Amino acid sequence: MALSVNNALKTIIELNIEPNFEIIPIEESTNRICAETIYAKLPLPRFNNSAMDGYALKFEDIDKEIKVIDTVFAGDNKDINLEEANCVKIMTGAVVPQDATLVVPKENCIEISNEKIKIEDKELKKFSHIRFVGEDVNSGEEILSKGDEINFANITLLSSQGISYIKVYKKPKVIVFASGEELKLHYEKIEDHQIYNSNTPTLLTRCKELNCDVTFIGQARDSVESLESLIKNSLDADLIITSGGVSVGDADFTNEAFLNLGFEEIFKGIKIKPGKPTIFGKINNTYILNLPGNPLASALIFEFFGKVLIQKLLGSNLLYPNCINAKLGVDLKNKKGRITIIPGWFDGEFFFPEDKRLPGMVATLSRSNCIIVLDENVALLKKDSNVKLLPINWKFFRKDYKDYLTYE
Ligand SMILES: Nc1nc2c(c(=O)[nH]1)N[C@H]1C(S)=C(S)[C@@H](COP(=O)(O)OP(=O)(O)OC[C@H]3O[C@@H](n4cnc5c(N)ncnc54)[C@H](O)[C@@H]3O)O[C@H]1N2
Ligand code: MOO
Repeated sequence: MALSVNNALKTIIELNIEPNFEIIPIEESTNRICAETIYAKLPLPRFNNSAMDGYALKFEDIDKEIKVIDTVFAGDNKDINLEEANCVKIMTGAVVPQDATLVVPKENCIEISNEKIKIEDKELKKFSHIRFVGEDVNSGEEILSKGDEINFANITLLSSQGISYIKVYKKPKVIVFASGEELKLHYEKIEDHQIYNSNTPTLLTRCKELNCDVTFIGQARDSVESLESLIKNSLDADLIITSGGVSVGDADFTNEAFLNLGFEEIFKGIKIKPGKPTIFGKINNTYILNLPGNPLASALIFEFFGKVLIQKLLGSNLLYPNCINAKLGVDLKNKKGRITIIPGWFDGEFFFPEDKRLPGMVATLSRSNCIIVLDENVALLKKDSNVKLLPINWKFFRKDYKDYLTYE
């Protein structure tokens, strides 16, 4: 029976998957999923240090003539005691002497002689320009959680802790194939009655972009035997994604071939438009997502459900689709009855639904940067209505200049 959209999502999110892990250098860990919770071994800053080039002194000496007794550079390891009206010349990043309670920037001091200074800026407060131990990160603080996706900023943090290697989940192994007598690959010669297989290259690319290990193992013919042979060859994968052959046509054998090889159905059909005939299940530890053949339907189902499944297989703790509030750029009509995925373009303020969005269309997503998911009761949304955007693949740049400053 076809599942509701929420139940299909919930079913995927609640799958019991614990991916294998490996240990890799931190520099190679970007976009990978952390497989352990990591705590700071060291406080940051590691020691009280100066935020400016200047002089470190006791706050109560600010009105006095102060004697410069030493110079401290970043990396120096000096044990300095400050007597009354003493200071040290100090560089940015250098250890602040234990009893100094203020750093005065060089430009706020008058050098009376080589050894004597006076402070010009009397507005300074106690502890100004001192960076205190642990104010950035406390020792013992959690810096990465199991399931976090590692990015460049996490690598900043890991390297600042002297961590060289990290335990990450192995990339899921994904195998993609399509079925259909009419299909040829883009490097093959086609006859007038044939078409190029655009779904497989799409899904291969998308899974790669989402950090899976992807393998293409060919293309099935519209026969149970041909499909079975490809399936048998794929059962070491974490996920098989197929497209086509899931409907009720006389040449739709995908489901039959999987069933012959022990397919356990998790759900068959989702109450959504497009992509209703989607089937999801597993054989042993290999999950199987049978997407419909219609190119836009297959791509949109992958964007909405497949991506969550990939997050799950990656070991990520981010599993729920997030969305951005925006306004609709034009009136949008919809046929009520089923939750509907509408692809379109978000220009930074307004969402413009794609006019040409029939399930069999190929070009639509090349003009889209996000989708909206309409409730089944929506028949008309007026221009300027609120919409919730689900980004497809965002690097948020544009072709022409737009003022990006925030004003009061
Ligand atoms: N009588 C019914 N017919 C159909 C129903 C239905 O409920 N009753 N559902 C329709 C819906 S909805 C969809 S979606 C499709 C799903 O069909 P299949 O998954 O069986 O896909 P195919 O029949 O193999 O192909 C559909 C369409 O897509 C083209 N295609 C297939 N694979 C690729 C590919 N790899 N690259 C590019 N294009 C591909 C194929 O040529 C067909 O045009 O069924 C409806 N019918
Ligand atoms: O819903 Mo089908 O998935 O129309 O293309």
